[in-house]
Amino acid sequence: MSLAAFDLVYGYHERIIGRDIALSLARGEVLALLGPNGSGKTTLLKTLLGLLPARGGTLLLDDRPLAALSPPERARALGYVPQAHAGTFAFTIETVVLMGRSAHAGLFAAPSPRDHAVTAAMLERLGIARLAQRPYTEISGGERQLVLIARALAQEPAYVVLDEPTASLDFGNQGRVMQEIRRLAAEGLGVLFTTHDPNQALRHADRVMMIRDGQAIASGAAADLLTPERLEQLYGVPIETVQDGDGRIAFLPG
Ligand SMILES: Nc1ncnc2c1ncn2[C@@H]1O[C@H](COP(=O)(O)OP(=O)(O)OP(=O)(O)O)[C@@H](O)[C@H]1O
Repeated sequence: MSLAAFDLVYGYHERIIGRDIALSLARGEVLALLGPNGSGKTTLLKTLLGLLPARGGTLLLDDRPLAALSPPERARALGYVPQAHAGTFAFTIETVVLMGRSAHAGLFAAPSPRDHAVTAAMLERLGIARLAQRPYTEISGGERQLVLIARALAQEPAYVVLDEPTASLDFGNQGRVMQEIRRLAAEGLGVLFTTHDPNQALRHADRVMMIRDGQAIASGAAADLLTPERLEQLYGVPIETVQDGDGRIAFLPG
């Protein structure tokens, strides 16, 4: 059971962004996607989710061609946490998270008691139950990020794809979200996330793919792949390594 891509070519209408991508995300595993700004991470995520059509190659979801799945089937299998956006409509946080349930009930069906129960559980899980009745347009960027994660989880997907999930979070919430990512994998979900912090990938991902100019330049086990040399090659700056008394390492740029 996996989300898999072979020889994937992806991009926008008028422009190819990346090619020759081979990727496989198993259920129960965490894969981190690292790469400089503009290297094609978000575009790749959208293609893996079926939001942008692949320009070539093969995409399989649990051995079925992704393109053959209906939108509701895809929505039930794949949760997406986009980069937090401001939002236009003043829906309550509870309603936004409840929208994640439409993958199960249909957009216009009245929510069931179970839909409400799952929504309440996800608000609790992300530590945002106190925001339930607040409008989405009147919360902070970090709070919006947590709401979007709760919405994706309310979908109860088999895989969840998160685009820079900790970008606007404070230190505490960064830790909370990364713990949540590990917990989801332990519960059997396949988790794919992008990050600009190699330390997050080192600590919380099983495997890492490094992407530069739309090309996968390396992929493998996080502990093997994340070396200062590889990170220097990826980001084009010197990387320093620091180590604690227990031998755990962390990277510093510049
Ligand atoms: N809608 C679009 N149409 C055409 N090109 C786009 C569009 N959106 C992004 N691009 C271009 O595609 C390339 C890859 O962008 P993408 O957002 O996938 O990169 P990224 O690795 O996620 O970047 P970042 O780390 O800065 O978020 C960039 O050159 C970008 O300018």
